[in-house]
Amino acid sequence: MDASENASFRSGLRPPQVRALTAAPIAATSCLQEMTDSQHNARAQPTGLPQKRTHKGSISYPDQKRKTLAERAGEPLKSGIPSVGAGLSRATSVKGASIASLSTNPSATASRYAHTNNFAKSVGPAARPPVTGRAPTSMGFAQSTTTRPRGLTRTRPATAMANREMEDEPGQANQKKGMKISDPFQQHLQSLRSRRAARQQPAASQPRHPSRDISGLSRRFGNLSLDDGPDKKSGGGQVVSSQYKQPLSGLSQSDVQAESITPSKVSQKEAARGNPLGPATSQGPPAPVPTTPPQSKTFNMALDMVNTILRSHQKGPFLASKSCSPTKPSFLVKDSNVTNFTGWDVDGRLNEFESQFKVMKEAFDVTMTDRKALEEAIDLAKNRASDLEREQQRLVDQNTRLQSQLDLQRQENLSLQQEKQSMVLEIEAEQRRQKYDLEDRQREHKHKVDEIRREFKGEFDQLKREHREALEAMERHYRAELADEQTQRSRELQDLRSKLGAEQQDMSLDLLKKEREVQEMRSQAEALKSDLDREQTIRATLQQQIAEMTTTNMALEDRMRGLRAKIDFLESDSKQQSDSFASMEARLQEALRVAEEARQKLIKEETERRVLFNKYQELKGNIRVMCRVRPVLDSSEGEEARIAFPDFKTSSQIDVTGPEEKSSLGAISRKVLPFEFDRVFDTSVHNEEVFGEISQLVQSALDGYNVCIFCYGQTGSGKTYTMSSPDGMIPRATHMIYDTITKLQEKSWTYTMEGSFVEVYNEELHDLLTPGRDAADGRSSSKRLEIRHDDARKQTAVVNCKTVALDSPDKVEAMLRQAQNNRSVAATKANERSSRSHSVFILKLVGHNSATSERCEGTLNLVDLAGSERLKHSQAEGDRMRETQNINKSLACLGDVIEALGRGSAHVPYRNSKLTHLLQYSLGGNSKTLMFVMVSPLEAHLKETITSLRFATKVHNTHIGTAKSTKKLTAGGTPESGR
Ligand SMILES: Nc1ncnc2c1ncn2[C@@H]1O[C@H](COP(=O)(O)OP(=O)(O)OP(=O)(O)O)[C@@H](O)[C@H]1O
Repeated sequence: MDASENASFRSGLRPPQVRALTAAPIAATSCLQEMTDSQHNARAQPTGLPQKRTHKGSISYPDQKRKTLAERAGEPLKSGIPSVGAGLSRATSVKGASIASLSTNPSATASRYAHTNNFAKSVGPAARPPVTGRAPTSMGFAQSTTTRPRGLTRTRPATAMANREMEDEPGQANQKKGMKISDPFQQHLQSLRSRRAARQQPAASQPRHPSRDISGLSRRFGNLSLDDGPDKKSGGGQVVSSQYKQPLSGLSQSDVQAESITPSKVSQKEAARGNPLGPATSQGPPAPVPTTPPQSKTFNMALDMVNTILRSHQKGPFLASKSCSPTKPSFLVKDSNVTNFTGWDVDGRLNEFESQFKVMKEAFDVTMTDRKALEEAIDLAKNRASDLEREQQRLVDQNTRLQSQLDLQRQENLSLQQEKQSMVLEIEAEQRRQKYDLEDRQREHKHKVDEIRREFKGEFDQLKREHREALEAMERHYRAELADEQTQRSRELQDLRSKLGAEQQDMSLDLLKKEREVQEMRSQAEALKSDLDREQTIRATLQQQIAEMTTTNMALEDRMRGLRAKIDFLESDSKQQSDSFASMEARLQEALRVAEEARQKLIKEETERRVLFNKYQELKGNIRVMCRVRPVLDSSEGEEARIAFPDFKTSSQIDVTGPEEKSSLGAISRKVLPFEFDRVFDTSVHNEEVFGEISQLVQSALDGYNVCIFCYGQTGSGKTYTMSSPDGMIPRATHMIYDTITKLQEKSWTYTMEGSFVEVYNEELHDLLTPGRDAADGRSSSKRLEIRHDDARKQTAVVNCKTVALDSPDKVEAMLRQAQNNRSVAATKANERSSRSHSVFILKLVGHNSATSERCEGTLNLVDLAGSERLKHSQAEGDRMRETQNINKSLACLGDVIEALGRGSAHVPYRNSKLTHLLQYSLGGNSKTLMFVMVSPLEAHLKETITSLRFATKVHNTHIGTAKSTKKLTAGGTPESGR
């Protein structure tokens, strides 16, 4: 500590420069890390500048050992001035390498050193060249282009020694800790003045923080190069803008210098760097202003006083001229011989200094308060620094640990690579070995394959030769066998031919025999017919005799009455009357005996009639086919087909002219197709005549036979008309049955008659007599009908089907009406009202003869089959197509059943359709069957007509076995079967 510093402490004054460091903690806090880095860098790379320099007796720099911020923060604050110096140094080094770089700029530094050193050496302090703006006296301001223009530096009093030192050490003046300042009081005054001047400047519209000034200037200095051109000439290296030229009164030259740096350049560069602390025109938000202790009124007053004193000093002989004249100023030194020198008013000056001291003491108190705050901030920073150092230590440890791990991994990796290398070598060696091995094996294998191939080739040739020889041997053998076989076959063929010839002869003989038998049977039939005629004649004779006898009997009875009257008359005349009475009694008995004999004969003849009638039916055939052609109803129906009935005598033939056929030569012709049936009814025949032909079958039903009469033919051919019209077969049959039953009562026969009406629709049975049919499809909603067969009685029953007792003709008609209403009739394209189901009228007849105790049970089935149109022709779709398919299927099944019966097959496929299943006991066996094939007269239906006629022909050519009656004796009589 030099003498001036000691003096200031002796007087109790603390240098006011501490106040300029108000923002130092903030700068230090915000830049701790950078400072640490800077310290490391400083340690690692010491600058080329001398760290320790001793100047001419005034300032001695201790050895600089850089300390951490924590160390520095922990140091006791010995005095304000070194702290300020240290703070500035740190701030300068932290805030910018710019200052450091500026100070270490080789060219600038060298030039400046050269300039100052040379100047100091050659001229000395008294002979320094005039510097523009530099205080000409020892109270003037030190000026350095490398030191900061504002803050402490500009407040340092520019004594002659100080100025010399500053010029000698331009870059290190603010960086060295423990720098000695000769007049802290003057320095502080200067600081206050500069602040005030800064506040009064209109451009400084916003308060500027010292740290901000420092940082801003650091950046500015880092980016600016001093223009040593024209200004150097005029101002000795000072950059002075005309815009910023101001009188030097109240302003230090450093202020002027700082502000004289071209603002446009600064603002441009700072804008380019995005510096938020740029010029006042910056758009960014204002930087936070650190807390600055407010200046008291007394402080301001003291400042004003100091200014006044200074102004008065400027007027004095020690003040340099206001103008920047290069004229050398006058200095009062020991050997000077200055004239017109006026001595100082010491008392007045002392008083002034006392008052100034008081003011400064107050300012010092304020500054102490600030210091405390700063110390607290330093403590905080210290803690933070220690934390950071701990963190750094931890990171270093971690880094060391990771480094060791990395080394381990590297070693491991190295060992693995070595291992891999060795393995690769091994693998390569192994691969080579395998390759040689493989090549050996391939060679070996190739040899083997060649060998095997040679062996197999030899074997193959051998086998081929053997096989060829075997084939030749076999061929020879089979040829010989074939020749033998051919010889044998030709012999067998010869034998067969001879056998066949013999069989043909036998068969022709048999045929002749059969023909003879047929002839005999025909003659028998003729005989029987004659017998029948005879019997019928006898019967007529007998009936006539009976009638005569009845007449005789009546005459006898009349005579008896007369005789009895005579007896009564003659009783009186006793003897004569008695004789007359006896003879009359005898004659009466004789008449009664003759009458009984006649009745017995009549019954016997009825039985014989039935036998003969059945035989006659059998001779006619148990299945008979009749054809009926309906008339053309209207000319609108279309063209009439060419149908002829050539045999007028027998009415058993029909000739249909077929459709046009084109020969291979292109000639169109039409064939005439002849068909022969048991009876053919032409268009003129009525239902009455038709029924005359079938009445014998109805009689057979009464005689106890199962009879089936069905109508077959295409839609609209007249089936329903024939079967169910009001004068059709069903009403006529029932009427005939009633008539016959009534007549048979004379012959002791009583009959019960039951009727039911069912239909087969889509292969399902429906009851046509049950009301309550579904509106939707017209089908019965009643219970399902089931077919049950009684094999013993050869009868069929339909379970759940309604059966009506037909005890009067009215009931029959009502039943037919109901059935007709319920009959499923649907529209098709082939016929407007077409029956789409098979309807079956079932009439059960049970007779009992009280005289002979005979019982018979017969069934009459009258079937109206559905139309047999072809699918293609009907153009049916959907449900209609299904109906047609089912109809055609059931008709085909009917044909199959008839064919099987004709062949005498053991199995008859009754169950293939519902219809044949229902009619099982009415088709073949114990039954008589009549089929009406109905024919439409229209040309449009010709194909269907021919199809129907062919089917009917097939049925007609079928011979079904003998029918058997179910007549039995019920009361102890012997059953009569096979009659
Ligand atoms: N012999 C006939 N004499 C006069 N008219 C007849 C004769 N046969 C049929 N018809 C008439 O021809 C028309 C068709 O006859 P019908 O309804 O009986 O034919 P279908 O074969 O029963 O038809 P589907 O199979 O559609 O029931 C009816 O108008 C009927 O009156």
